[in-house]
Amino acid sequence: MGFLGPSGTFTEEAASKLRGVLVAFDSIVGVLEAVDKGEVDLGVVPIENSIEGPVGMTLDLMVHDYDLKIRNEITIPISHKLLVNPDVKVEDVDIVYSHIQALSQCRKFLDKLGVVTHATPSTSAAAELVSGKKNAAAIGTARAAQIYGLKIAEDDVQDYKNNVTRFVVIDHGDHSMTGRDKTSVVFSLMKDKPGGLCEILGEFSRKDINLTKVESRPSKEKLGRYIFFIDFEGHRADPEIGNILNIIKSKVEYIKILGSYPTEGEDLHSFR
Ligand SMILES: O=C(O)C(=O)C[C@]1(C(=O)O)C=C[C@@H](O)C=C1
Repeated sequence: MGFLGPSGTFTEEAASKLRGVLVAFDSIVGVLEAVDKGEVDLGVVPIENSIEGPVGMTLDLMVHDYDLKIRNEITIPISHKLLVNPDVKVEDVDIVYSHIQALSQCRKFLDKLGVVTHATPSTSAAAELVSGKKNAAAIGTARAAQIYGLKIAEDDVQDYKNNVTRFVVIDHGDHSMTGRDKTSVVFSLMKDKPGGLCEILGEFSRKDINLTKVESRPSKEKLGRYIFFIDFEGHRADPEIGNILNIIKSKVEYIKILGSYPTEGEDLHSFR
């Protein structure tokens, strides 16, 4: 199972909830590429965070670059630690390294600290970089502190206490129906008109189907054109959901089903 590494990331913590041998990759694209090529069976990547919102890289790659599916979701609490070398004091730190998502989740804390920040490919890559450096700190996990010989100078440095990140397990196909499932789709509207989005979402409300996420991202074609990501309760193999998806297909310009998978906590270990 591929994950965003090196060892000591939050993604590794999420992936370790599943059975399987873990293989670290330096980037989200590296994980998806390895799944696509069959170098690993599955990949685990972050998709959204409760403070900072979407992990744009994952969403963009799933829409534009790969035809892979979500087969599970895993949500874990995220407690960020300020990590320094054992002989370094927080007052001496003038540069903090971390993943852009982590830096964004700790913005107020970093402002108060009055430091320069530098983005790295992951939180553990930051910890590795800081190891042996004076005047530098990383934001990352307790496990990264252990692995890279750092100490936790400050705990829980995220700006809001209830911080969670949702990860997805990526495969060539999605999960079979369990009875407690979610489906993720992305679509774009035929044209920009009053009530266009409402018409699509109305298909779900008419059948009393709960949406668990609605998000828009730039289409990357031109300013003001968006693609919409929605997650809803139900499996695409359920005939009622299939009907709704068929109706929607006839009304949108583009639609891609990103996968149906068990709602968190259900069937995390049943991969086939
Ligand atoms: O760098 C890491 O430790 C990661 O696993 C990535 C990641 C992310 O991209 O959202 C995962 C969880 C946290 O939200 C911060 C960083």
